Amino acid sequence: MSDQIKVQVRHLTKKFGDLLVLSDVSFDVMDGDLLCVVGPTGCGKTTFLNSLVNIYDTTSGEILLDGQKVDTKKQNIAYIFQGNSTMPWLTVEENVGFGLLYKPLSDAEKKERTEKYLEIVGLTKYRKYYPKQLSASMLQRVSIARAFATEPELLLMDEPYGQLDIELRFRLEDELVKLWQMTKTTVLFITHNIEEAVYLGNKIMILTNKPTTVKTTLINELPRPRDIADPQFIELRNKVTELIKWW
Ligand SMILES: Nc1ncnc2c1ncn2[C@@H]1O[C@H](COP(=O)(O)OP(=O)(O)OP(=O)(O)O)[C@@H](O)[C@H]1O
Repeated sequence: MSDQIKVQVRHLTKKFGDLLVLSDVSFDVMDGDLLCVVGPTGCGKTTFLNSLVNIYDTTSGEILLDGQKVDTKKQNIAYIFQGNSTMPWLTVEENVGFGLLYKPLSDAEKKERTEKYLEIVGLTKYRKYYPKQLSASMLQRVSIARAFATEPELLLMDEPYGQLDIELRFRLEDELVKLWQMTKTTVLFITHNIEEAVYLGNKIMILTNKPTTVKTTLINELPRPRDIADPQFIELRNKVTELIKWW
């Protein structure tokens, strides 16, 4: 983490017709943060990410990446969401290398990068497999390797492990922490799962119910690897749970 601001969200408001979803939301994401975002169901977490990458127009306000208006053609932003986003007609290694196809890298560099991330996520020996031959967790690993292989300035993750069983989720969470520590990528991770937010984040941002604003952001300095049974872990988890309650 550094003291440089990576993402600036300023007075962001998003309406769908008469429905006010995001209401004058402002916050900063610092370079190298692994910021977990939690909030009540339907408060606009996905809407926020979609606004960030210009899938949605904002009603008012702005989002800046490195001080510039977000331009996904110029800035390297990776987005991983729930479910399978692999390309079924490509092998595992072709999927992992896909984001590098049009990067100004030599073939040798592309190959080396692909190898590196295949190895980190433990898929080297499945490199020639096609997505239909893989389990759900392996598919998510392909997506993660593909995203990290592009060495993005910003990685957006929207409930990426929501459909996985608990053991696989734990393994992928550890992998994400490893990759984040290694690459120092700024990660914005959206989750419903409070335990996951406390396990992963160096910061946890809690959103209110609609119309949504930022309730608070907690700094999470629990040592890693984190232990979900540790009393301090449980204390922080309970604190986030209390803060998230809107009833
Ligand atoms: N394209 C759209 N058109 C109209 N309304 C939308 C659209 N996308 C989202 N909404 C509404 O905006 C609100 C926020 O939705 P969003 O999916 O961003 O919330 P979320 O916090 O990600 O939800 P969840 O907790 O279920 O993942 C919801 O009330 C949803 O119905």
